[in-house]
Amino acid sequence: MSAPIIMRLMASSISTAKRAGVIIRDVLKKGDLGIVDKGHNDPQTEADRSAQQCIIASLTKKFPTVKIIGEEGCSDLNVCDDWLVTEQDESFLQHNCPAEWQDAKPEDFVIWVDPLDGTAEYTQGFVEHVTVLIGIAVKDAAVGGIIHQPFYKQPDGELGRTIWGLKGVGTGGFTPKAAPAGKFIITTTRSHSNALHQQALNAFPSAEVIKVGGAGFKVLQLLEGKAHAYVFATPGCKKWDTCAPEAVLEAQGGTLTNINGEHYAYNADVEHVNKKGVLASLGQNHSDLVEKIPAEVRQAVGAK
Ligand SMILES: Nc1ncnc2c1ncn2[C@@H]1O[C@H](COP(=O)(O)O)[C@@H](O)[C@H]1OP(=O)(O)O
Ligand SMILES: [Mg+2]
Ligand SMILES: [Mg+2]
Ligand SMILES: [Mg+2]
Repeated sequence: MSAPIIMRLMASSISTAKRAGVIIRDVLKKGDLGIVDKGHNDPQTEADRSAQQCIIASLTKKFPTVKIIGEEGCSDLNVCDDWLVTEQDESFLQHNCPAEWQDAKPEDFVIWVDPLDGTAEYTQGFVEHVTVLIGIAVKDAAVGGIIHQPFYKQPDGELGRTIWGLKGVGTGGFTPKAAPAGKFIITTTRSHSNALHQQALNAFPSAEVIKVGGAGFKVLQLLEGKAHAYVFATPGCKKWDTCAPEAVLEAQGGTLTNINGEHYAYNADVEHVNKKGVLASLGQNHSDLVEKIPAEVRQAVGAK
């Protein structure tokens, strides 16, 4: 008997994210990024388009009745065999399926795909900030996620690593580390700041602030003890930016919410923009962090 669908979705997404990572590296190697501006500070490249095609075509072929939403809109499902991933990560399938999702049906799922998170940084040469994000939601909740880092250098020189998390199972693909005691480090945007966002950061006057690209990479910084909290007090990132990072972070015991401490919903009908920003933490009292940001600042985020 085949494994429950959530386990097969996770195992297939792990293999597919790795293939998308190869596409992203290949586009950069060829050198012509094919940049299109989708809006202010919102570039799209050949790598975003091709990686999304690979992911959506591969997952649709295997799971034709599961709803899949990708950042780059509708994708041509007719892809070359080379982009059609038929494998699934067999080692992931060794885990037991959490009882809660054992009987979940294809129509209960939404897959949120960000084929390349950190596009601005990709075009500017900060390639270590780039991740491929595949998030698995069951009804409203972000439950499973893959964060693949195509340009991560393994100790043996191999490029790329794949981090996964599934609530009720845990995480894999990295070594969790607690952030240093005795100081407070915030990771935040380097390309989408504004005055209101700065006001939220000002609520933590003694914090060290690291500015990096991508929602996936910032959550990796929490997981690897490089920061205590991720603060983004402005609309701009979308459900495909936060679904996978939220699931991985929460499978590791952290929390990812809007700036008011409320979880976003990830069903197929939600508004794509995360209007009330992002606040994520690991090893902290999350509601204390919410309370530190003045209520008037929190109210103003996404108000207009
Ligand atoms: N104003 C915005 N317009 C478009 N995308 C945004 C915006 N703000 C954030 N994002 C998305 O959220 C990610 C995290 O934001 P930041 O790096 O600024 O913290 C970005 O890499 C980008 O995803 P993507 O690169 O996939 O388009
Ligand atoms: Mg984008
Ligand atoms: Mg993104
Ligand atoms: Mg993207």
